[in-house]
Amino acid sequence: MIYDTQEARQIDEWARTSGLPLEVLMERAGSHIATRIKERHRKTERILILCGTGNNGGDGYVIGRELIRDGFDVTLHAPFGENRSDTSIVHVHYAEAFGLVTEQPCGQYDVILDALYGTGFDPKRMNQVFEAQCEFVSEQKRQGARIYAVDVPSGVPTDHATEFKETAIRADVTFQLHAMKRSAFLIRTAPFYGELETIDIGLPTFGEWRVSPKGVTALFKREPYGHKGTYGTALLIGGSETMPGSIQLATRAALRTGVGKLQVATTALAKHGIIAQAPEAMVIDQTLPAIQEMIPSVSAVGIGPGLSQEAVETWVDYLLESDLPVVLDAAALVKESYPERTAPIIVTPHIGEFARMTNQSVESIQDDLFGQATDYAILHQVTVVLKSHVILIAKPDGGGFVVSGASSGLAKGGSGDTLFGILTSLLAQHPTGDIERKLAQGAEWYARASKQVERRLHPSSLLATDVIEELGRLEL
Ligand SMILES: NC(=O)C1=CN([C@@H]2O[C@H](COP(=O)(O)OP(=O)(O)OC[C@H]3O[C@@H](n4cnc5c(N)ncnc54)[C@H](O)[C@@H]3O)[C@@H](O)[C@H]2O)[C@@H](O)CC1
Ligand SMILES: [K+]
Repeated sequence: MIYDTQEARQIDEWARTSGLPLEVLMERAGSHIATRIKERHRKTERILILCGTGNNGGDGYVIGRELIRDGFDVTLHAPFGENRSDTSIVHVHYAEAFGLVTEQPCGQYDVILDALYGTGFDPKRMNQVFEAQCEFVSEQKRQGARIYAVDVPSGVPTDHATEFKETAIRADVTFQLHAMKRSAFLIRTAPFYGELETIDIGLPTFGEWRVSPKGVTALFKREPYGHKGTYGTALLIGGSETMPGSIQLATRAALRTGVGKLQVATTALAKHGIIAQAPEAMVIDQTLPAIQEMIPSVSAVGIGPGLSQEAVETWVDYLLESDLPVVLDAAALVKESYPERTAPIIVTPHIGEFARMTNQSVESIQDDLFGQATDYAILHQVTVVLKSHVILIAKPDGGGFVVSGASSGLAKGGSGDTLFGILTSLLAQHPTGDIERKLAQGAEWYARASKQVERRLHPSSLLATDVIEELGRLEL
């Protein structure tokens, strides 16, 4: 699960109205985190807990109480004063009964727990006391302190990085409560989280965004009595005389993803490459009549990689008149609006293309990946596969999946063509149902295959072709 601030508030409210007081959730959060600290630190180490005035600070008091009760050397500092949220006040009093009092920090610490701000942080408000705390923690870190953040590294906004000024605690580990936060996936904020560990505080599944489904195994299922018609027919349209490579990559990726039959509409030069490198595929002319003739016998169509066709928008319009799932990539990302239809439309832009499609800067997209992908998907009623350092699959009715953990070696030409081939192939096999889940599984397959290649090839040398060949070798 991945939360935004509003969802974090909603789940708190749901728990409260369903009968579980917030104080209990705070108790669970704090005591689970205290256990993780006890497991990895000795009683002789000096621990500093920095507590804010909200509920994040309240978690800090529970952690402090649990540690001091077990004989750990704890200093608790409350740099913003003693104003407390109603929920945390209970725990502040209870912790005081164990002898936990607020003190000024003194000297070097081995461990610092950051419980200054959580999901309630407002990046618009200037705060010099907090800036001083960030400097203090970063100096302690330089001198060897290990930094743990509670829920969110303080100063990091939860939902988007649009107002983020990079004044924040840089944690080694963040104990995220119940669910991940959107900012844990954004380029400017993710580094502040360090390693991520999730703390189960007993809440139900909630929220619109999910980390990608791990069920890649489901994609490997083959029917014992199946034939090539069982696994759909995909039509890929792409390639040009000057860019024949991308459609070849897409073709090989589609074949390695299990499609029953593959038709490729491409130009003369690319045809030669495909016949040589992927003889399993069938090639047709890259003309509208040839494509029109093929449409009735395919189950999904993808268009765009390496395409250099003046008539591309007419072709896209024609494809969108069909009742097939249509994947629009690269040169085919030309539409400003899309027709109403029942079959899904999937757009697969990288960040630069998405910036162009939305008339925004790359930075503003990177700072608000989830919001931007969601807005486009809902406004245009399409599925957005947004390719960045993570891959977002945004549904037309809101929410979606995030795929992370791919090799840094994928930041090269050819990666997008590969993913396009994988996704179109999967859609041809599963043209209806929960297509976003299938797309997420496909992207997860691709990401995991790339990571597996890293075992024998440095990311700098990793090529899209290596990932394609690895698809069938994925260790499940
Ligand atoms: N369901 C959950 O996930 C649970 C969340 N809990 C904790 O509750 C936290 C959220 O608590 P809150 O909503 O009280 O929010 P926070 O504790 O994040 O902070 C809110 C306080 O900080 C102040 N503040 C925010 N931005 C500021 C700025 N820039 N300058 C100065 N002051 C600023 C606010 O006025 C308020 O007093 C979570 O992050 C988590 O640690 C847990 O206690 C229990 C369960
Ligand atoms: K925090």
